[in-house]
Amino acid sequence: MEIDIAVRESDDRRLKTKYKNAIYVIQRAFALYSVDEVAFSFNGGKDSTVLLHLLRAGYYLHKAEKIGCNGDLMDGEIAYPIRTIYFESASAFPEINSFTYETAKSYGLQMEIIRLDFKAGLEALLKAKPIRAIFLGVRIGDPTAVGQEQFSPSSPGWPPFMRVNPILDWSYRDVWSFLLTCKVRYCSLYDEGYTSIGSVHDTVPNGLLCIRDSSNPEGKFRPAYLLADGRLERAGRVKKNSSPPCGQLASVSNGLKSRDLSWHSMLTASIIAVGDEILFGTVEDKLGSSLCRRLHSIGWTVSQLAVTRNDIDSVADEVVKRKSTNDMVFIYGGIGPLHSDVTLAGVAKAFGVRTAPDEEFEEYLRHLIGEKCTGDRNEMAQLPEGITELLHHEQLPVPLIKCHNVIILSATNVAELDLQWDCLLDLSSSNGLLVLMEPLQSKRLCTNTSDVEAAQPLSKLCLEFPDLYIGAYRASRNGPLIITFQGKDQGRIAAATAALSEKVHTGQFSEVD
Ligand SMILES: Cc1cc2nc3c(=O)[nH]c(=O)nc-3n(C[C@H](O)[C@H](O)[C@H](O)COP(=O)(O)O)c2cc1C
Ligand SMILES: Nc1ncnc2c1ncn2[C@@H]1O[C@H](COP(=O)(O)OP(=O)(O)OP(=O)(O)O)[C@@H](O)[C@H]1O
Ligand SMILES: [Mg+2]
Repeated sequence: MEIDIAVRESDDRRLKTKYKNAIYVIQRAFALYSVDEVAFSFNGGKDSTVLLHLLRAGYYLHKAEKIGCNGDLMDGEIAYPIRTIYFESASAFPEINSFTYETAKSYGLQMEIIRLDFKAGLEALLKAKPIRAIFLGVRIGDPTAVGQEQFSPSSPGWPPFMRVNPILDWSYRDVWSFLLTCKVRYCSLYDEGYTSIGSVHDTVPNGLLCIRDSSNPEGKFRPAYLLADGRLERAGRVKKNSSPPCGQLASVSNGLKSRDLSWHSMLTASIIAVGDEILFGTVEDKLGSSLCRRLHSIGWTVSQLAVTRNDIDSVADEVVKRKSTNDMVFIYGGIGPLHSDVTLAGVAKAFGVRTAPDEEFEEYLRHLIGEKCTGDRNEMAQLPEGITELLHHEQLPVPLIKCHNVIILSATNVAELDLQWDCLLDLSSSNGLLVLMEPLQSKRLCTNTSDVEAAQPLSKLCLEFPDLYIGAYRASRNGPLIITFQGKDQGRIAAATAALSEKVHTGQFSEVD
């Protein structure tokens, strides 16, 4: 079966685990209900496309097991009989509608088109058919997932049936890993920057995927699978006239600050070092400055470099402060099995979730440290539940951990950080984890001009070049003044340095490497 083979042959262990668990839920449903009693609610969206293929694989494996042929059946030997329901609406995107119909045709789905609202449609359906369970592509994070489990009876007031949610615990990136690994077709709108699709009245492409440059003055969109932060999947769910998709994002419902997130704007990161010893002054933090340089080299701005104690509440407070005002937060220190290693618990607390054993991570650790675990479960494998993504790279013995927009680095020195950073960049080229911006250009001038003489011209220069960062510092109180210029455009930096030497006639300026 092509889906099962594609996942089995992939080296994405997280995907394999998610797939295995989803297939388990599907097989449980097939054990509980007969084929006539189940239906699949399909609407051409990415989540329901994932579910379609999982159901095909699940049904195939269920059948093959029953027949006892160890999965050696040809795909065509098993007809897929699951009833498929589509609530067709006049306000659906035509691309979604045609994709739904074409998919039904390609896979021989028995489609039932319902042109009523969900509740009335389900009432009519259940009256006419013996349906007891309906498969849905609902995922945690969807507004409708609140309070749901993999098997959840329909809500009070709704006709009685079991909602079966095999991909409830899948993340945005799991969905794309599956669709891309299995090389299955998905609706073309996802290649045009749509990341979650409602109706034509409330859905626009996701502004975070907008590219606007001289060759695309109107703005063009990158594909949905390149969205780095799955939390922002629904950022395109806005009223069409209230928010231009490419440029200012008027509001992002999940609490990110309102601000310009266009392609040209800066992406900001915050860095948190966890370590009592740094605060005692006995250990020097070298990772922070190294990470700042690396972020600058990919055009990101670092808004803060904080040091916090090895204490769950201190870590949680710092993460809470930083996660909503930065595109990405990097945290290191306090990772491991020791009493002071509380960083993951702090991150979990910041997101209001508990930590729970992560089977996949545990397996990596077992490869690395054998069975030397503490307690009956390896405490290092306790990760924030439901929000953890493991970032695998062949050069890393253990994957890095990402919780929404917080990346947890396990590096303890600069060499380890270099390796982890290179792996992050490598992963970013395929999955858009970190958006690589044009590197920031910088120039430093050294001058013997006094502070008093330089102060006013520099203030004026800042007003004339608001697109540049212009700063100044001294290495010693009586030594030369160093003036720093930083920005995206080398030409603007050259213009600013020329303007400065015109304003300060008395001083000599020389460039510092
Ligand atoms: C097959 C199916 C079953 C549903 N069952 C329920 C339910 O039991 N309770 C409920 O409140 N909504 C139910 N809904 C409605 C959804 O929760 C949700 O309102 C709908 O998917 C609209 O989402 P949207 O507003 O993002 O388009 C169901 C929808 C479908 C398609
Ligand atoms: N019009 C519909 N007809 C049939 N099923 C639907 C319809 N709308 C929603 N559903 C069901 O609800 C699930 C969740 O819908 P949701 O819009 O969150 O996901 P999606 O459409 O699959 O993907 P996306 O998040 O990209 O829009 C779908 O996967 C599908 O099972
Ligand atoms: Mg949808």
